[in-house]
Amino acid sequence: MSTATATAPAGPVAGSPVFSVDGLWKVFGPKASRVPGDPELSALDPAALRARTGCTAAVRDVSFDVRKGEVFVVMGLSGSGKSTLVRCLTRLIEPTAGAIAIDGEDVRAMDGARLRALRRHRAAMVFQHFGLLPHRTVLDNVAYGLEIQGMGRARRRARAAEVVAKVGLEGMEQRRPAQLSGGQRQRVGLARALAVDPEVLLFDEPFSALDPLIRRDMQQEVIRLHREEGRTMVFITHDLGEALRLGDRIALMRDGRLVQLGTPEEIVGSPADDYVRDFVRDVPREQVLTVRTVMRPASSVDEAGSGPAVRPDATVSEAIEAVARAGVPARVLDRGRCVGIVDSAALLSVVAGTETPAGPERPGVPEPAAGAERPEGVL
Ligand SMILES: Nc1ncnc2c1ncn2[C@@H]1O[C@H](COP(=O)(O)OP(=O)(O)OP(=O)(O)O)[C@@H](O)[C@H]1O
Repeated sequence: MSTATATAPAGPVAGSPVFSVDGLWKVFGPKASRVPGDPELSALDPAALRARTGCTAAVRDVSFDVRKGEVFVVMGLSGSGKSTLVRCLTRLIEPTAGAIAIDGEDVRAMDGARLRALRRHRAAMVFQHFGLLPHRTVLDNVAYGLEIQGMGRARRRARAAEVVAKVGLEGMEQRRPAQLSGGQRQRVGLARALAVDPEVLLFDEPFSALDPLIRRDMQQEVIRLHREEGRTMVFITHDLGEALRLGDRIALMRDGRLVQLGTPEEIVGSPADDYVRDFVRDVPREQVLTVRTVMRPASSVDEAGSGPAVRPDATVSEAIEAVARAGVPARVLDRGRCVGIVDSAALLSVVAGTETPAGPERPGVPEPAAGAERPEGVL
């Protein structure tokens, strides 16, 4: 589950933004630029806007940050604007209005050379169809981006060999794309993007053409690479399961708008509206929600000092296992301190979908419980 990714980031310090997007619009069609600034036009729903102006607002007034070291998933149904949004980040599609910055630098002000450098070195895109060069070997395909960068042959082949091994294609260096399975081709595409060592990897539904088992395999690969390197990733998918597995945070799009941005737990535990609620209806909640959602303050010093221990970010299903085995409520320990208690009734309420979130805030925001300030040994 993605919570594991969220809690064990390697590499760069999570938190500061890589991309900052503010009030972004992309409108396709005649005189598109008049739409964002016109309150009347920008308020129209997609069908009405199309009828009135012939324009499609693929991205509508979207703002968010992609933080360093996170897997940021853009999810939504077909046509919701995911690809357009992510292509706007490096201006593969020109935005109509709004601001985009990478590490504080204004992307919309970049000239051609700066933009090419952005796409080659800083934010590499991995597409669904990788566009591998059919007459080149695996090694030379992977080295391609380095070649464009002007790196010498020996160095780029050495670097490519390293990355080929990293994605599990050792021994296949001399094959051509036609001699590989679909999953192996995806790995070559991934290796090619990784070879240039970009700050951010942008994935546009890279696994949607793969059969489910290979797709799982590739998702594991992405999680592994992310854990090992802590590289920032923006990942488009229309598959909720994939979003929940991979995402530290998920941006859910509908008709060009960002309807909710949150951790998998926030999206599943506190859907922003009926649309999101519907979207997540069939998710096994106990595998996504953590014990923070349902813990309560310890009722006594005794209770805070006994029972099995679980982490605040343990899933409800992990806690169910611990509570079932011990036969008593579990203590939620955060760095050795008891921050709450979860009992079987609370855990089962998550499975039943009837839980009341802990604390006055929404779930996912830990509320210190009774005994929170006491070190474990002092309880
Ligand atoms: N070049 C274009 N000209 C006109 N409309 C476009 C263009 N590109 C995309 N659109 C429209 O913009 C909207 C968003 O498209 P986009 O491809 O970003 O959606 P998506 O969520 O990535 O969909 P999918 O999952 O099917 O790839 C759609 O209504 C699409 O028809």
